[in-house]
Amino acid sequence: MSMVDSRIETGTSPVVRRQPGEPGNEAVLRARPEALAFTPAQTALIVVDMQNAYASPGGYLDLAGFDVSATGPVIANINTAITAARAAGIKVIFFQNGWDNQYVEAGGPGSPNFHKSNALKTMRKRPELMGKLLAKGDWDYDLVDALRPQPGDIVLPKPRYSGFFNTQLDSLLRSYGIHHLVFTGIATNVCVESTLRDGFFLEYFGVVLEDATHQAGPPFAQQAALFNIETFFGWVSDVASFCHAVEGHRAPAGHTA
Ligand SMILES: NC(=O)N/C=C\C(=O)O
Repeated sequence: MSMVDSRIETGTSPVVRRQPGEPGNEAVLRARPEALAFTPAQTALIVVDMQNAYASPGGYLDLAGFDVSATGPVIANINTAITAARAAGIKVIFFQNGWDNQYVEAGGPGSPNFHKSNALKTMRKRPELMGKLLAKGDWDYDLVDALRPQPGDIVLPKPRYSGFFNTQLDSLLRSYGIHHLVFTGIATNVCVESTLRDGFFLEYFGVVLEDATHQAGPPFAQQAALFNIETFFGWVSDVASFCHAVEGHRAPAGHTA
């Protein structure tokens, strides 16, 4: 069945399905521009880079001049989504962005990352920060205290903005039969959007929970990223709708998502 055939109309609200849903197994998420049907066991909740670097005062983004003052509610909303996902048997995958503390993994001048990374630029301006920003083993690299991986969750390091690049993400998702990705994290317009876009090219269905994300930059960066996702690459929803959609779906007994 083609995607066009599987986009069925339910009253005025279309629902996008990858394939015909199995009764009782399917969750339907209210989203823009259409509702999206998914099977919890074939879905992952992706938590992008919820590290002190991106979400805490004194972390990399803050030191580089980006506003992180509104990240508290985002952390709380991500926790709510994680709790609902685990209960429904949805695999939770945390990313941590960064490199070794010598920055070998960041690439040298032959890499655009060397020239564009605001963390590397900030450290070149302030050499006393060398070895601290986004460096494995340092506080800046750590996940924020409020978001703790549990047994059964996956934690993946990533060296570039996209979570699909030089990581195990694609092979892990395929090994678990996962093809729907629910995105949370920071920053909407950089690593969230990059990962969702690469997922689109690899045939993953990506939906972002807008109130569980935050941009790096002015508010228009959030709006532009959400516009791009909603219009070209995926779907946009929110945490309450996600919790509502998976409510009543329970992980099989003894199953660690
Ligand atoms: N996690 C991200 O979206 N990162 C954005 C910028 C950076 O890592 O420099």
